[in-house]
Amino acid sequence: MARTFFVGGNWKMNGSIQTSKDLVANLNKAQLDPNTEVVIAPPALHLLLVKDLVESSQVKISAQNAYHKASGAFTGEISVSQLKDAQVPWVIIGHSERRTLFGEADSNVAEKTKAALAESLSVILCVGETLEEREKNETVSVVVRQLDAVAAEVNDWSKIVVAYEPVWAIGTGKVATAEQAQEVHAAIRKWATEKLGSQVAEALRIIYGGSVAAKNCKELAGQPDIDGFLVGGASLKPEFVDIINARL
Ligand SMILES: O=C(COP(=O)(O)O)NO
Repeated sequence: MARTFFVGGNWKMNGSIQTSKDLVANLNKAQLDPNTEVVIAPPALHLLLVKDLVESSQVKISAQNAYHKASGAFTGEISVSQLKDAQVPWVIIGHSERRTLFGEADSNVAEKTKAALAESLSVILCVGETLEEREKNETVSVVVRQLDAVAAEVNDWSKIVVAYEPVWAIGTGKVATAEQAQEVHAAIRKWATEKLGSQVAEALRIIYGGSVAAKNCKELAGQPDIDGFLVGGASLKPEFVDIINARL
């Protein structure tokens, strides 16, 4: 079964009301590969504005994070229930910046993923190793540990896209080579086959993130277990369209 190519744009904490409008305007007038599933994740403050401005049903929106409880005294947080109420269909969970800068542990990521799925949201689940862990040859064990934590709480993976994002490649311009990325994606596919079963593993989209750009996306997209991308910096530039069209 062919897996639908998936490209996410993680805008992170960037932009203004005007630049968000400009980015959507660029996407609205672009010729996008109809075989690519596109999800863009603006800052929370701009989510509903962007949602209203997106013209193509091919382009969906995502939150960059969410809290697992439905409501309560959690100042500053946005709940998975509020995302569902606002008809925001996707949420990124476990991004390395949430893990390293905001102290999200594997257990928090699992709890959030379970809660998001319970609200019928789709989840971009981020995993990936630090440079130190890679240099100690711990990459696969780290990624498996992160995935196992979610698998302990979640049975249905049909609405999860796994994003492998080596921390050392995020925002650095040091993109993983196609061979490096494929090696870890294949290990994730193997984990899924053993843990979730071959049918689920075959259907699971495993996307790569970490300095993806127009100049490197085609080689990466040609790898058998790379099903797309989660793009940071380049999603704020016109070249994001080239990445969406990487398989053309
Ligand atoms: O964090 C990333 C990748 O960021 P860059 O493309 O800027 O490396 N995606 O969620």
